[in-house]
Amino acid sequence: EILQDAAGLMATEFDFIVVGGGAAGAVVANRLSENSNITVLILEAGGSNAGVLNTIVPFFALQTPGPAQNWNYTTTPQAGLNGRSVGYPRGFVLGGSTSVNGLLYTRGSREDFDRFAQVTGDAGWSWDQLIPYMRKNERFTLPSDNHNITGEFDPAVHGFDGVNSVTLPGFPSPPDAHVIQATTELEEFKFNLDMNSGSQLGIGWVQATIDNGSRSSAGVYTILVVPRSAATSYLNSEVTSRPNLHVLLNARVTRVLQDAQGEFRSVEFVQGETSMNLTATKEVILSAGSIGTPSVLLHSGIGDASALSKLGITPLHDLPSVGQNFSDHVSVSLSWLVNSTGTWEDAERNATLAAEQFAQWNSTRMGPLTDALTNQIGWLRVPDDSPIFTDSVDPAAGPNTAHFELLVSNGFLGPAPATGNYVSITAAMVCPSSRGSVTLNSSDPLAPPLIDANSFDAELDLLILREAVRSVFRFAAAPAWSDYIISPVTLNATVSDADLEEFIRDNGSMGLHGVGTASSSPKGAAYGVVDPDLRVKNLTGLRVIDASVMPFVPAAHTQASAYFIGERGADLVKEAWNL
Ligand SMILES: Cc1cc2nc3c(=O)[nH]c(=O)nc-3n(C[C@H](O)[C@H](O)[C@H](O)COP(=O)(O)OP(=O)(O)OC[C@H]3O[C@@H](n4cnc5c(N)ncnc54)[C@H](O)[C@@H]3O)c2cc1C
Repeated sequence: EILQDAAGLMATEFDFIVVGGGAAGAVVANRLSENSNITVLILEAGGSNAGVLNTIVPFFALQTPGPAQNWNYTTTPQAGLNGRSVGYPRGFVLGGSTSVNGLLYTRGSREDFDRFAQVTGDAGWSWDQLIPYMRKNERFTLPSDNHNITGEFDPAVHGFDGVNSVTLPGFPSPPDAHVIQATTELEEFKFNLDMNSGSQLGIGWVQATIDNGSRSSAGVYTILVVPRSAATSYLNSEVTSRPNLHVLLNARVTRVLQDAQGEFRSVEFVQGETSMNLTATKEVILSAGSIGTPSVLLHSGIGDASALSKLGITPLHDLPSVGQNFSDHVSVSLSWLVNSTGTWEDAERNATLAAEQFAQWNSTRMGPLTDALTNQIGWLRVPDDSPIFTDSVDPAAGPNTAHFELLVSNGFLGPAPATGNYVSITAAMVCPSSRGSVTLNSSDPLAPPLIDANSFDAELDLLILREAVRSVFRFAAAPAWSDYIISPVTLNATVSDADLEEFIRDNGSMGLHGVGTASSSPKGAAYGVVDPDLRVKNLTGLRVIDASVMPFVPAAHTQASAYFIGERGADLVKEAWNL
């Protein structure tokens, strides 16, 4: 059942309490409650995603999530971004950030996961051993326009009977042909049939969590017209009608509480003005995400003991890595004036056309609103002999893993100029060496934490993004674009390195793929927050299962990895309790 009010809960004890109903939390609750003898409660701070249009129409993902579904964080002033504080949205809604994200579904490279396995000493996190979980997560479907997708993906590497729908773009956009043509012209930008095969390098068609033209999230299933495939999601009505699964919305966990035995099996949460406690007889599982999870741990007295004492929080378990090791990507976008119509600007400037596009989506799930911000993306490397690497080791997970990403968009990103049609190419640095933190500046558990991405603390990150923009210039100069691109709007390719670096510092924004704040490390290590089986180090009763456990951010948008962590995490719990 899904409850709005704690008064409806028929019990005060559950086998498992899952804090947060986002990507990983929804998976864990679904898988654990497959066993009808096990009771599971999700406490989710936000409300339901059911019927919330902005969380359903893929194209609306281009806008910042609405305030009602967003934790609305901003970072601390970032020295590397010329002192700017930048937005850090997180989903405050069932499905978590999967209900508000950009829908792109990218697994990362084989080497990303093999590094995860290597640095934690647990082969279970390697690419090969995660493949069954990738398949359990994925239900590859046809795009909404039913076009022939041969040559746009490799069916051999996908799951077709998992839970989340993953598909290819469902509406052709004017840049498509130019991007694909450019991959045949320039050696640097080779076509990759399927970037989710483990070999990610190259440019290819994007895959996204869309089902018949609507968002496929970890939350409840919200398709409003009859879907063509089996409608599934981790918290669809079939799952939430299990008598042993309870989902309480608007329930914000403030602390995990220690019992007389020193175990952490109870949670304190607030709903409206009321504070309540509930107990898990087996485990509390924190799935509150890379910002929420360290916040709850720190308020519970689990973290750096001296920092907690200074704030007036009684330290109960000294674990200095909590909230540290925060890693994220950084991106900038460039735009060009193009010789085309059919770009986003047409509908932005014409309310009648926008209404027609919405009506088309609403009645048929077809048309331009069925896709989000890009139809093609690329994963690329700065050449190994580049002078930027003279004093550094390669920060990527391996030689077949990207340093940066390119995304091609069919319009101006942000408010468009009054006239003209545009194409944008976003460059993102995806192998950060900088490490930031999520810390507290108040003992009030309802106060927002301090999110310090520490962007460009390592200069190499800035240099990689600079080289990524240089690569964007080369891509935009491919013959394939010559009859399409008219002139640069943002920057000219002749810009000096110094001016380009300044542009990046002035305009860079966060990738919103933050990880690492409850990082896993080998069992017995003096650093890290969780063991490779995701139990909080040297504690009983408490586990973390979400994106925060990743020691490195993969060269990927992170929802896929959060789902895999949820799937494997659920199996680790089942194993531990013989379920
Ligand atoms: C705007 C945006 C765009 C993005 N675009 C993409 C993209 O295109 N592709 C991609 O792969 N990834 C994208 N991401 C990232 C991706 O969505 C996340 O990496 C992924 O959802 C993380 O999963 P998670 O389970 O760790 O956390 P989340 O999915 O964020 O779930 C955490 C849940 O915990 C809840 N919670 C937090 N604190 C508490 C508390 N104290 N009590 C109770 N509940 C709590 C939250 O409300 C939320 O529901 C984007 C993220 C954002 C915000």
